[in-house]
Amino acid sequence: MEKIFDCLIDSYIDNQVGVTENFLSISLSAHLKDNLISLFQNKKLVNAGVGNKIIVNQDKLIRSDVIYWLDRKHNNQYENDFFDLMDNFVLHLNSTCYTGITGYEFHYTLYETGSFYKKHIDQFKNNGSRQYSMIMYLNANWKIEDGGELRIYHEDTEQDISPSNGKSVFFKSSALAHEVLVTNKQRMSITGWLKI
Ligand SMILES: O=C(O)CCC(=O)C(=O)O
Ligand SMILES: [Fe+2]
Repeated sequence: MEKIFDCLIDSYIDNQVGVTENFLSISLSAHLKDNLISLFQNKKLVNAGVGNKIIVNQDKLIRSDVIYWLDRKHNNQYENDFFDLMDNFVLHLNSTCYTGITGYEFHYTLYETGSFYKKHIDQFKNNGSRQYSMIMYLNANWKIEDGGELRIYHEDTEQDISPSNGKSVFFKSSALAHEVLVTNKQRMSITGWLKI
């Protein structure tokens, strides 16, 4: 596990965006995806807003995904396995990089066909607690023609990342603008932030 954590952190240090395959095991990813699909079928996912609770602007022209917050209180085995993994990652990150992360928040995200999230920065203007953004993808057999890439805007280049199964992406929430390109297929993930 530490090897995968180091791979993510090293690629973050080299390129401002950490990317690693197999952050989630095939079985954990499959269980989380099944859980997400059943929550979606039971109409538990809600429109994602833009901004935080003080400035909520549910603007479907900016983003059209639906979300559901993970919580240990759900007593769901796989959500808890995911939180155990994140606890280990945060311990490793804090001890190797002195990041001082004290908390996190994660939600399931589902983009239906035709959905997107326009260019934005994750850290709120009125609250700087989000330090690092992290996304884990739950899409087996994702193909180029399925679209839905995460596009990251570097100073002079754009980086497109396909949302393929088990992959994790990690970057500083205040630093990099990014967007989710229109997806041609249902696109599932867990998105979250490490906080101070
Ligand atoms: O799903 C992704 O690739 C990125 C999602 C995102 O940018 C966000 O939820 O803030
Ligand atoms: Fe984002």
